[in-house]
Amino acid sequence: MLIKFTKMHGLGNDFMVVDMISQHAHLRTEQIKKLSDRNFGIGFDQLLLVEPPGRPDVDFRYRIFNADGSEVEQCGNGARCFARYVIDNKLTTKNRIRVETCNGIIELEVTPDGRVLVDMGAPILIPAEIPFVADSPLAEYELSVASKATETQEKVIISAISMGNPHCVLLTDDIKTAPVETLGPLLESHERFPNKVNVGFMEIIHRRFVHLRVYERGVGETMACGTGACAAVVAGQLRGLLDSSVEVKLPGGNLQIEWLGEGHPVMMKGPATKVFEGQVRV
Ligand SMILES: N[C@@H](CCC[C@H](N)C(=O)O)C(=O)O
Repeated sequence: MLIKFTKMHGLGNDFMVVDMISQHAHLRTEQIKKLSDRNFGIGFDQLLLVEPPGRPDVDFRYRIFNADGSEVEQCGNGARCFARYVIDNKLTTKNRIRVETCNGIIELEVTPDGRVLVDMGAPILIPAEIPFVADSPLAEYELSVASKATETQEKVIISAISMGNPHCVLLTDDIKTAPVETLGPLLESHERFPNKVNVGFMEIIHRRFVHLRVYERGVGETMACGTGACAAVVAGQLRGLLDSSVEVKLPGGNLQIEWLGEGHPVMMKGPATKVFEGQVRV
């Protein structure tokens, strides 16, 4: 069958967005992998499905699949594109929408400057809920990472946070030379993260400005990761290194993140861009 889609991106983190309200299709893992292929398919980091709400207090249901076909709980850049998509395609007349993901509700608002403000909910710091294997919540944990290739053991200091999806954040002195391609995959599949994890490398420039690169679970390094930016700011604040409002510079551009501390939601503001529309046979 032929399905209509829109290609979008949030700071270069790119998406295939499909309206599953007016169309019906079941995409299998292998089909999603094929569509995500940058040579043989459309090419994207995540597939976003716009579905009718499953409960009365929300406007839509939002489903997210990584390029490897795995379904995931949350996607920050995708959430901003989701808001732009449903408003631009007149699927809602509201400027402020509530969206149900597979493990929570987020609130999205298009601001007068065209950017999208997302209430990402409160970060989860309890290890079992991240999920991460540890006895109690701490700002930092030491992990032992084994490299099979070099037969060495390395100790790294990380923060572990869930923004609906699991994140691990490391500090680096130089973002350009951070070991994203080597340490990223080792940590992504580390045994203490039973559901795998997204791995962020953060260089703190000052208390209100950081650089960040993220090795995403199920994708690899992306141009930007919204939930990764939220997790990095939470990690920096828990370690006493950042203020409540921080600009995060990712390879694809900048996000504004605000967190007022434990129990408060993380607010993320940034752009959402449409690239083109198309149809594909699945
Ligand atoms: N790009 C995203 C995160 C997408 C999901 C992630 N790869 C995971 O597996 O949890 C973002 O902008 O947050």
